[in-house]
Amino acid sequence: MASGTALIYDEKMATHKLLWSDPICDIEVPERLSSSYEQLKSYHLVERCVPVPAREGSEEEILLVHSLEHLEVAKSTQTMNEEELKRVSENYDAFFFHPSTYHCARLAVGATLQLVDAVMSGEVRNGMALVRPPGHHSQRNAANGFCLFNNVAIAAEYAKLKYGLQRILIVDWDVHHGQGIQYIFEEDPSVLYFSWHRYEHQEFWPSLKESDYDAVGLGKGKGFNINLPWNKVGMGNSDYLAAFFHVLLPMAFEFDPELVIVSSGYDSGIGDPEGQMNATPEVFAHLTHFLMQLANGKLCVILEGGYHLKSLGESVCMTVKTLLGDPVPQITGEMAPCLSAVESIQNVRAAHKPYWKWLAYEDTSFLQNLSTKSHLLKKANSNTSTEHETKITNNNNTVKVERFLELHMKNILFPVPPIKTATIGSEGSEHFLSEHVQLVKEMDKTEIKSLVSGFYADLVEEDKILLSLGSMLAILDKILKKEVCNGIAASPTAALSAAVALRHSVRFGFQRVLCVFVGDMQITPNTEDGKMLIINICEKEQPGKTSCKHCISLNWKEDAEGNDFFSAVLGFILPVAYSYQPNLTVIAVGPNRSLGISGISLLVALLQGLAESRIVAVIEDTEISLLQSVAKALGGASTPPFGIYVPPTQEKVKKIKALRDQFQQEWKMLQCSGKLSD
Ligand SMILES: CC(O)(O)NCCCCNCCCN
Ligand SMILES: [Zn+2]
Repeated sequence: MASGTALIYDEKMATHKLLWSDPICDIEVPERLSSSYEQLKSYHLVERCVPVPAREGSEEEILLVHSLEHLEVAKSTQTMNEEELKRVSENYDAFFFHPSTYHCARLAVGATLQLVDAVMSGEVRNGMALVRPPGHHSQRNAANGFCLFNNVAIAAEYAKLKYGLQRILIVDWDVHHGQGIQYIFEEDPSVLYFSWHRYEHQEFWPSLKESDYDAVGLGKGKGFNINLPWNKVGMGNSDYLAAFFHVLLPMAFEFDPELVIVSSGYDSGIGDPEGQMNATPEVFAHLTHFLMQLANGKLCVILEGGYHLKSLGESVCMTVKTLLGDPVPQITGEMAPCLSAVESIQNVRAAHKPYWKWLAYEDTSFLQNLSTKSHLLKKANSNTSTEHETKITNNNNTVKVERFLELHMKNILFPVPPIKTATIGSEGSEHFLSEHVQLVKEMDKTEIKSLVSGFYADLVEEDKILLSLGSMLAILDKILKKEVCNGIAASPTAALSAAVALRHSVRFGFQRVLCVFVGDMQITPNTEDGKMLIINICEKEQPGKTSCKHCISLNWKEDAEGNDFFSAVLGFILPVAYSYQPNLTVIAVGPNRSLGISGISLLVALLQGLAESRIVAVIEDTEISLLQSVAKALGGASTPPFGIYVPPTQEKVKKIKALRDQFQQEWKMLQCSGKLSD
C-alpha cells in the first residue's frame, strides 16, 4: 500500500480578497491560508509531507459540475473594476469577487485534482490541499457562501470519470451545510454525502428546509445523502465522536468507499465566530484517524471554512499530523453527548432506516408520536439554554480563545516516539516483523520472577511461560515509558500474560487500563477500583458471570460469510472505550476466539485512537497469521483488509441494544436515542 502524505499549498491563492466593506464576507481573509501554512511549518509538519504543486483547473474540469454561463461570468470578472466587481457579487448570497478570484478559484480546483491524482496513482497514501476560495456551497450556476467553484464536487466527478470509481464518500465536517454538494449529488448513488452543520431548526444560514435530517436524497440517490443538523451551538468533542460512532462510520463501512474526500471546514472548531461550537483541535485528529481506515487509506482532505486563525491553524496541524501516521492525541472534555445531539442522531438514523442494512432493525417507534411532538421539540429547544456550558462563545474574545488554545495544545502535542511497534526478537518472530519494528531485548529470569512474584506466582512455573512473560513485560515497559508507541507479544498463555500486563501497568501508575480480550478469558483480575476496564468478547455466556460496569462480556460469534463485527465495534466497544478514556489499551487474543482475523484487525485499527495510540497486543503464539495481521495494523504500514462487510443479524442488533441500554448511563458515549423531550 502507498505511503506518504501530500501537502498542496500555493500562496497565489492568498491574492483573492474583499475590496469593500461587507460584515458578512470579511471573515474569509487571505491570512487563513498563510497562517495555517506557517503553523504547519512551526510544528515541522511541512517537511514531513510530500510537496505536490497546485495547477489551474481546466475549463473542462470546471464544466464537470458548473454551467458554461457560470464559468463565463466568473471569467469575465478578471478585468472588472471595483464598482463592477461589487455589482456582480451582489447577485449572489455571501460572495465577493476580486480581479484575481477567477484565477485563485481555478487554482483551488486544480490543487484539489492534483491531490486526487497523487492519491489515486499511489504516489502518496493520503494528503491535504490548503485552498481558497472554498467550494462546498457553490452550485451549478451560482457562487455562494464564499465559494465560486465546488472543488470537492468537481473532484468526485473527476475521480469517477478518470478512475472509473463507483463509490466515493464525501465527509463534510465544516459547520455549514454544503448544500452545493447535496444538490449536485442528491440523485447519485455513487457519491455518499455526509454533512453535519449548525442548523438551530432552520434558523442558521443558509436556513434551508433541505438541510434537515429528512433530506435523504432523491430517486436512485435515496439513502446517499446524510444531513446531521446541530440544533444548538456549543457542540463539543463528545457530540462529534457520537455522530461518527452512531451515524457516519456504520454508513461508511457498509458503503465501503473506494475513495474518501473531506470537505474539511474548521469553523466547527472552538472559537470560530461562525460555528460557536466547543470542539477542540485534537478532535480532528480522531475524525481523520477514523476515515483513514476506509478505502485502503485513500483520503483527500480539502480545506473549506475556518475563520478563527489560531483555532484553524491548530486543527489543520492535528489533521496533517494524523495523516502522517502520528499517534492520535488523547481527546479532552467530558465524554457525554448532549440531549440535542442525541436527538439529531436518533432522527437521522430513523430517516435512513429504509436505505441501510445496518439500520434494518433500528427501533423507530418514537417516530409515531413525533409529529405531535415536533413543535414541542422546537419550543423545548428554543427556551432551554444549551446543555454544554458554552465556555467560549461570543467572538469578541478571540484573544481569550488564543490563550486557551496555547495552553490546551501544550499538553496535547507530544514528541512522537521514534519507533511505532516493538516486538521480541525471539525465534520465529521475524515472520511478522514490519519495517516499523524495533527488537526488544528479553528480561532475565530473576527480573521476571521479581515482577510476577506476589501474584500468579503459583501459575508461573514452566520456563516457557516465564520467558514469554519476560518478553511481554520488556515490550510493555517500553510502551509505559513512552519510548515506543505500541507492541506485540506472542504468548503460550494469553490470558495469563494479559492479567500480568494489566497488573504491571496499574502498578506502574497508569490509572485507567482498557483490556479487550477476545476468546476464553480464564483469569479475570478484579476491576473494582476502576483502574481496569475489561471487555471480553467470547462465544458464549460464562456461567454465573454477569457483566458489570468495568467487566463487560460481549457474546459474539463472527458470521462465517464475512465480517459482521463493525456494529459491535462502532456501536458498543468504541463508545465504551472513549467514555473510559484509557491511558493504555491491552488487546489479548486467547484460545477459542470467536472473531475472525478481519474483525480483530478492525478492532486493533480503531482502538489506536485511544491512549495516544498506546496498545500492547498479546496473542496466542500458535496464531501466526493473526500475529502478522495485527503487527501490520499496529505498524501502520498498511490498513489490513477488514474482510467482506456483513450486516448484523437481528439477534446481534438486539444484543448490542440490550448492552447499550444496560450501560448507557455509565458509559454515556453509548447514547444514540434520547428520550425525546415531551
Ligand atoms: C465555506 C463556508 O462554509 O465556511 N462558508 C460559510 C459562509 C457563511 C455565510 N454566512 C452568511 C450569513 C448571512 N446572514
Ligand atoms: Zn463553513
